[in-house]
Amino acid sequence: MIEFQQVHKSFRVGGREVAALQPLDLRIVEGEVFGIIGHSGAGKSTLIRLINGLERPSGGRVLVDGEDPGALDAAGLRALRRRIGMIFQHFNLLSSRTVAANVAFPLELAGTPQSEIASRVAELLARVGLNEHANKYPAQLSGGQKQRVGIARALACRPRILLCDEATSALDPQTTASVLALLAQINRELGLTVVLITHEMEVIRRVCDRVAVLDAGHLVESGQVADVFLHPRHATTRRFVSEAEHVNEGALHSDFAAVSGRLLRLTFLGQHTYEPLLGRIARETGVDYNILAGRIDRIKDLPYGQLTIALVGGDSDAAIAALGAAGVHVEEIAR
Ligand SMILES: Nc1ncnc2c1ncn2[C@@H]1O[C@H](COP(=O)(O)OP(=O)(O)OP(=O)(O)O)[C@@H](O)[C@H]1O
Repeated sequence: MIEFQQVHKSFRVGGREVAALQPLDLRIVEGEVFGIIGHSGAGKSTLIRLINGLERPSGGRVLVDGEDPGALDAAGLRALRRRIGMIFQHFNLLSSRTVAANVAFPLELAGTPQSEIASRVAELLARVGLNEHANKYPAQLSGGQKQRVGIARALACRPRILLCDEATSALDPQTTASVLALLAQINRELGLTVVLITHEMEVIRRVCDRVAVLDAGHLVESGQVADVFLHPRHATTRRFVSEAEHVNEGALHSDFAAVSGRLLRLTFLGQHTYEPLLGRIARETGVDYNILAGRIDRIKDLPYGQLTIALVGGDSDAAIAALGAAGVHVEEIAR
């Protein structure tokens, strides 16, 4: 468990204090994938650097499995960091070492006997799908392969926590998807806690269980990804969701101005996503419906659908009540 208790952080720049993080409380539970999303300068890197003791809070307390990284001596901090793996946007591999030697590096630093290192490295490379590349150098690898080496290296000392600092920001969408799938698999199979920071809601949607939204050092929203993604409350969160869905809310609303009927946004979750509800309810209540926008996708493993429809004629109140009774979240859109 990782806990932030009223943690804040300021830096002294040119004789004045710059606040990177305002006082915040946060609890990351063992075994979950927790995402932190924010624009550049929001405080994301500062927040994860507080977890492995690379930064100390200006106030409040960080607890990692009950230990305060800021209060540990050098030996305590080294032991804590062995339990925390980290991967980076630009991979941070050693260019003069082969793939296998990069993965072996933290094991050598930790004093692992030479006889154990080769088999552990082979096991790690198999896990990330890179056995055949063991003797290559980083320059001979694609971005996705380099990040897989970074992941293998981060897992070498069997950490319980994996920190991911914009781990897919330098990768194309397809490679991003495969690296995120690997992180999800590692989380499932090894049960370790994954904390990732990103500026892309798409990354959060694909792998995270819970999310916190940072805006200029303030924690403005947090919760289950399905709740935050489907019902964002803060303006910054809404912008991140619109970007992920490639939707221009303003343009959509002006398009809808000419549409007659009651405008509704319906959110289907889980099994409801694939049920033929709309047709049945239209028949039962005599309404007609006009589909204006829609998307069916997944939030991690949970299917969801979101439709914007106009209801015309019939008993629209009864139709809305029936949708609600069937477990659909109904929001009437103001125009
Ligand atoms: N070592 C430092 N010295 C001075 N100011 C710092 C330091 N580290 C961070 N800051 C400032 O703190 C704020 C938050 O920075 P941080 O790097 O945590 O944001 P971020 O969300 O990770 O941004 P990015 O996505 O661009 O990396 C910024 O205003 C930044 O300039």
